[in-house]
Amino acid sequence: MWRRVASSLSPIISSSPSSRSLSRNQAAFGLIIRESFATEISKPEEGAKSPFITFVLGGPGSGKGTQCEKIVETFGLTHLSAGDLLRREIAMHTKNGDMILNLIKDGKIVPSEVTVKLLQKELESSNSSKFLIDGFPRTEENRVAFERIVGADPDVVLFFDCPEEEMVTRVLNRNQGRVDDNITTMKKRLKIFEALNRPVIDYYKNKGKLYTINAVGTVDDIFKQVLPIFTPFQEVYTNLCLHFSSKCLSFFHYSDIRHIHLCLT
Ligand SMILES: Nc1ncnc2c1ncn2[C@@H]1O[C@H](COP(=O)(O)OP(=O)(O)O)[C@@H](O)[C@H]1O
Ligand SMILES: O=c1ccn([C@@H]2O[C@H](COP(=O)(O)OP(=O)(O)O)[C@@H](O)[C@H]2O)c(=O)[nH]1
Ligand SMILES: [Mg+2]
Repeated sequence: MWRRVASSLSPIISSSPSSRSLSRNQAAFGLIIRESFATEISKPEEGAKSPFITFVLGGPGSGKGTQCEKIVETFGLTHLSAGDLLRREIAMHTKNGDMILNLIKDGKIVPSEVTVKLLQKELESSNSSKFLIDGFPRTEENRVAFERIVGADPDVVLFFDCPEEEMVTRVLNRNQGRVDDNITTMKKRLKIFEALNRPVIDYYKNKGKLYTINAVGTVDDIFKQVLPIFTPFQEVYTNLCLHFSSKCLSFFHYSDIRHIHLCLT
């Protein structure tokens, strides 16, 4: 289990710039270490993994899965689609398979415990340290259950903002043989999205972790909005690689970027 501080720091590229003063630790490496390094950060337990987590939110058909593929190609994050994990349970006829199928057909949300346990298993069995969790959390209850069971918070939350008519058109043309890609289920899903997922989006907006992306346009145009969100994390990591000896570098983990809270000068 990970021990992530609940009030974790805002991302490096936070939309609301920190008012904290920059620290004395002016780095010879062209890096600045913020005051918070010394004062606010709890170290993860020794040996505990502390992954870099991105939640990917948006209505059905807003393009979450499509953009996740591009993020994976460019930044190498590990993609975990909550919907795919649930569909795998159906395909494998597990004990929850029938229940999940009925809920998905009806556009309803699978009990948090089931989805979170599936995600937890993937996260903990992976060698990766950076994840895209696609289509989760769908509800406030999902969000709280993830925090409680997995013990981790997202670093970044993407929200693909798309008009309903566009989402309907895309879903009805998706052609993946999904039981929920029909107009009846889609109407229910849109209602559930507004009622249950909006509060989650608002929660992360208030936390300063939300990046809203206009999801209308070509796949490449939309990805152009996504790129600058992840680039700073990659740049900082590359700089660490360039400037620290290999001995020191073994100390760093991709997610240490958040803990160290560096930014480029
Ligand atoms: N920018 C876009 N413009 C048009 N169609 C798109 C775009 N992005 C994705 N699609 C298509 O819309 C459908 C839904 O996309 P998908 O990535 O599965 O969305 P989500 O995971 O949010 O439900 C897919 O058939 C996909 O190919
Ligand atoms: O955390 C989740 C993710 C998905 N689902 C169920 O799985 C369906 C399909 O989800 P997916 O993310 O695959 O759909 P998308 O938004 O990509 O169309 C949803 O409508 C829900 O019924 C769920 O219950 N909890
Ligand atoms: Mg999807």
